[in-house]
Amino acid sequence: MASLTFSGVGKRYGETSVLDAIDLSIGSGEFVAFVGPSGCGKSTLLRMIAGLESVTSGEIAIDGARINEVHASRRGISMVFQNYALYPHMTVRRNMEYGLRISGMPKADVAAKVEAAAAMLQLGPLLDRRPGQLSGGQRQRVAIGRAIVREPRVFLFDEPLSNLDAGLRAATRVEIVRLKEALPGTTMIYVTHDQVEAMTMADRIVVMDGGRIAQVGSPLELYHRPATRFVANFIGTPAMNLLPGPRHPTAAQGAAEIGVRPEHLVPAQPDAALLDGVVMLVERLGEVTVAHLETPAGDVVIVKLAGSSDVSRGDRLHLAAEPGKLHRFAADGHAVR
Ligand SMILES: Nc1ncnc2c1ncn2[C@@H]1O[C@H](COP(=O)(O)OP(=O)(O)OP(=O)(O)O)[C@@H](O)[C@H]1O
Repeated sequence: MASLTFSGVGKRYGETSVLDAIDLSIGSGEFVAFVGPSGCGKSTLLRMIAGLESVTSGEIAIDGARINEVHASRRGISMVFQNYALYPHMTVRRNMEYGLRISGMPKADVAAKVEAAAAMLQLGPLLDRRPGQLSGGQRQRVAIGRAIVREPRVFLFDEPLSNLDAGLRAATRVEIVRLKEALPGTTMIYVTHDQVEAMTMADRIVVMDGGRIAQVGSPLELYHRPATRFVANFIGTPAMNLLPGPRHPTAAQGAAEIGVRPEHLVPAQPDAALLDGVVMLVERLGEVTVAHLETPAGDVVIVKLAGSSDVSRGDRLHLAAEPGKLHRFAADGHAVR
């Protein structure tokens, strides 16, 4: 069990500031995802927790105790990397044992911990293989197993699924959620640029933008009440439609932009519609049909319709936002409530 606190944490490389004034508290046993576009600083923040990067300013604390100067090996943290970082010449068992053996743990204890982790991750039949004889998903499970056996206070994941294909990604996601349930006291921090991963796994999501925290909240808080246009656009797929306020003055009520998610647009009578547009493209995905419209003013709007919808290219649709589902943003990008 370990809580983490960031107080005014900053990171500079020479003249370049990559993280600025990060304030955040993560509770014991929480699963938190850091998400944001490439270069927003999420990996740097994770590496600072691990002790792989120094802290330029501010303080990081575990259970209230400052760790800025504590060596990486003494922080009680395990990290799982995108590229697995397994030793290619060692068997799976050896890879999992390695950290414990060099710490001087008795052989029988090491073997018991490896067996338990292997059982949790269904790695038993693979223990005598080498990493080169495993699929990408299996290698990542070994990397996770190696992290588990150390019984870390805090578990860090740096884009662990990004080298896997879509099917394996989904399966490994489920395993990580299972792992979280099997290790209820362990605090987990998961870095990803994929908001779907963050939404499906995390208790809370930290959305980062340009070295700062844009918003912290549960997946559904971020989805329903994005604090900024950036968060609104980042969370949800396809992304929220954002339209110039002055083109929709009744809905905008003076806001610079309005936003409505594709799933919250519904067919309406012309006089009750928020917008209308001509269908340019139809994607039939089975359970849902996604239509791309162009409005008379040239804005592109995406709408999710029923899978059985018979909409086709060239149709003109009149659409309204479901009650309470319209978002408004000021010129500085902040949500207007
Ligand atoms: N050693 C370094 N020296 C200088 N700049 C660096 C160094 N490491 C990272 N940066 C810069 O810091 C910024 C944040 O990098 P970071 O890797 O944390 O981003 P990220 O959000 O994890 O992105 P990605 O998803 O692409 O990994 C980037 O602009 C990057 O170029």
